[in-house]
Amino acid sequence: MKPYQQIAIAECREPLVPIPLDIFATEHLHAYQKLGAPYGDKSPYYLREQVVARLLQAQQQLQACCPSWQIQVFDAHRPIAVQQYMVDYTFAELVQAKGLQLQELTDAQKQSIWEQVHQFWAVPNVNPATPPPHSTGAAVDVTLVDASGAPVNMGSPIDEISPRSFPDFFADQPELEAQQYHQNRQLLKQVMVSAGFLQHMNEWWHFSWGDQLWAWLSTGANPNPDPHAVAARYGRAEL
Ligand SMILES: C[C@@H](N)C(=O)N[C@H](C)C(=O)O
Ligand SMILES: [Zn+2]
Repeated sequence: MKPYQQIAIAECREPLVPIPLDIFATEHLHAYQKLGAPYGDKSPYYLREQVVARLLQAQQQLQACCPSWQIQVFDAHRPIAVQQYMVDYTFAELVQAKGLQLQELTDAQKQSIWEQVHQFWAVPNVNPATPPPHSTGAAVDVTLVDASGAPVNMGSPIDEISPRSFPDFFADQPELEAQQYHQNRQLLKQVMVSAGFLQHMNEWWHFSWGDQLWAWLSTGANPNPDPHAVAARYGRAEL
């Protein structure tokens, strides 16, 4: 169990609402739908009402300094079945990248690969007290596109299982390119934080407002938190 999962949830019953996709950028085809994730007839582009309002504020803040730039929404609400599919997909992808065979893995190899997966992906837990962040409609994966619609280079792709995904990975690297990636990540973080979002410790692209991780981070990310110090507003929500 992650420390943030000890935080209490005081569900406020705010609805999931569609993200206005005429205002934000998206990829042509949603990344996980492209991989065959089981969305059924549901859209990934839903978030809680106040979370959408805050995303709009973040984009206004962005456009105050960079006119016509947009926030690109990579992923938002994620059903548990999709979380399960992506966790299994990522495990299999890592096995393949290491040149291993799924059927021949030792227990130690399995454990090490699962640890890498769960450094980035939440467990697809069905317990209502410990929902995966994206199943609450409070978490969103985002990047930026410039005025021409081109993706802003953050130095590594979303979802890469690597230290390059850590938000400050490029901070201390002197090369000009690395400094540019860091500045781009800082701009994304700054506009999101200005609207109240908090960033995942390991992922430059993951932000949330109102879930357990957000509540835990906002009280100082204590390894043994008081579960009632600040409650999360949002538990698991289904479309
Ligand atoms: C890996 C990334 N797409 C992601 O969403 N990670 C968070 C922590 C999650 O799985 O909830
Ligand atoms: Zn995420």
